[in-house]
Formats: sequence, structure tokens, C-alpha cells
Amino acid sequence: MKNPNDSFLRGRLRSFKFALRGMWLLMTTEDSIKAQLFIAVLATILGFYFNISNIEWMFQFIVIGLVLVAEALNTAIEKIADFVHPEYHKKIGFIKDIAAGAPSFAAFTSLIIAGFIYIPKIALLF
Ligand SMILES: Nc1ncnc2c1ncn2[C@@H]1O[C@H](COP(=O)(O)OP(=O)(O)OP(=O)(O)O)[C@@H](O)[C@H]1O
Repeated sequence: MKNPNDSFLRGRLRSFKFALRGMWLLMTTEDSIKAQLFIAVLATILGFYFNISNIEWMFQFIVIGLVLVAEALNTAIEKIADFVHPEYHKKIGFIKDIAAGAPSFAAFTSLIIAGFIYIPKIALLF
């Protein structure tokens, strides 16, 4: 909630504090985010193991960010849906299904990027 007595800088700092709290809540309470963070750590270890290039690191971090952002927004939509209509409703089901499509698009994209980065490197091992 905006405090009308806040200066511009104070208002921005307050928003930043809430945003950090949101990241902390997502990382500590949401299993889907925890799972994606675990995969991100594995991908980072893989990146060091295969000594991937700067460009490959950039793509890897972009898709990690994309998946986390999509997962966070999907979680927020699920929470709103559960809050406004906790009981079963066809439309809530539809809204949740299409919201879940967002992290799925991001996950497919990340799999394609992972394929481009790692398949040639893994193929060299055989
Ligand atoms: N209130 C509801 N009305 C109708 N269908 C629902 C409702 N709640 C959930 N669903 C259906 O169940 C699916 C899973 O919903 P849920 O909220 O459990 O999400 P989830 O993907 O299991 O999320 P998470 O594991 O992050 O909690 C939805 O995509 C939707 O199809």
C-alpha cells in the first residue's frame, strides 16, 4: 500500500523491501520454485563442469530467470484464484490451467537452450 507521506526515494526503497520479501516467500514456501531453484543450481554446476562460454552462461541465466519469473507469476495467479473463489469452478480451473501454461512454455524453451548448449558437449564424451 502506498504511503502518501513517502518521498520518491523512500517509496522506492519500501517497494524494493516488499519485492525482496516476495522473493524470499517464493523461495521458502513454494515447492515449484524450490524445484526450479534446485534445477538452476544443477545447471550452474553443469555449466562449470563443461566450462561453457560467456554467451552460453548468458543464455542459461536468461532461461533460468524466465522459468522463475513465469513460475512466480503462475503462483500469484493461483493464490488470487484460490482467494477469490476457493470452491470448485470451471472458470477457475480454466484460469489456473492457462496460467500454468506460462511456466510450461518457459520450461520448454529452457530445454531447447539446454539441448543447444549441452548435447554437443555430452556427445564429445562418447
Ligand atoms: N477451484 C478450482 N476449480 C476448478 N478447478 C481447479 C480449482 N483448483 C484447481 N483446479 C484444477 O487443478 C489444477 C491444479 O491446481 P492447483 O491450484 O492445485 O495447482 P498446482 O499446479 O497443483 O499448483 P502448486 O503445485 O504450485 O500448488 C488446475 O490447473 C485446475 O485444472
